[in-house]
Amino acid sequence: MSNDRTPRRGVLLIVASPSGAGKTSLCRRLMADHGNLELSISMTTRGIRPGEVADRDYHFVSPEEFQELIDQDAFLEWADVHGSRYGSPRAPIDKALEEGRDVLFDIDWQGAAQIAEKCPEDAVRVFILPPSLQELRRRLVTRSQDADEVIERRINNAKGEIEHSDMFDYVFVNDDFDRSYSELAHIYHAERSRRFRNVWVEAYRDDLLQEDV
Ligand SMILES: Nc1ncnc2c1ncn2[C@@H]1O[C@H](COP(=O)(O)OP(=O)(O)OP(=O)(O)O)[C@@H](O)[C@H]1O
Ligand SMILES: Nc1nc2c(ncn2[C@@H]2O[C@H](COP(=O)(O)O)[C@@H](O)[C@H]2O)c(=O)[nH]1
Repeated sequence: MSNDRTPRRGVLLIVASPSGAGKTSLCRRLMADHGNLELSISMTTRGIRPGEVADRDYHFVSPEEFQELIDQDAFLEWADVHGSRYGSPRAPIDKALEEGRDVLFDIDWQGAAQIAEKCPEDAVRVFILPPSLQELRRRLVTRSQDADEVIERRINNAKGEIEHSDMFDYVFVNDDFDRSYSELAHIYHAERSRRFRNVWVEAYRDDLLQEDV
């Protein structure tokens, strides 16, 4: 019996939330625990934060460069978020899928909607809610990476983003981090196991049925 678990259709796992609810922290841990999962590194026009590393956390580009990439149709999705532009470059996503890997997106609800429209079978949308808006503010302040006016802008946008949580496949509250991580990992594992993604199963099943006992 072959051990080959290819071909398979990759999962496009999209994690969205209001700024500060904890999606980047959850995504980092999911990446650390799963070798077959590739993080889509977004392009953005926003400035780099202390502690961020260019081309690891984001590809930082000018508004002009971003517009050129839009014109070249280089994004699977892109959106204006909190006054800057963000987009998911198409080429690395296509490459990961061709190689049988899954792709993780840490993006906003607009990007989630665009990917779900373009790839309805492959997209899995997860929305993370904060325990409260007060706690959201506390997390943004404690993170200490944004100016006060940036934090206020993100808090003010939070309700508008939460309103879009009803278009997501899965929604949960990130209160206890370990429990939330377990929830996200379970969603990913279940989606990865869906029969239609595991194209190899058909041949495997035929081999099993032909096996002499
Ligand atoms: N369950 C949790 N309990 C307490 N603090 C948390 C929890 N999850 C994340 N945090 C903290 O909250 C802050 C914001 O988390 P994170 O940067 O992951 O949010 P985010 O949703 O990715 O925000 P953004 O959209 O701005 O990138 C971080 O300092 C993180 O350590
Ligand atoms: N539609 C997209 N949204 C994105 C992308 N990359 C990040 N984001 C979202 O923007 C906000 C702000 O992020 P921050 O790093 O400046 O705090 C957050 O909701 C991200 O998820 C993208 O490629 N497309």
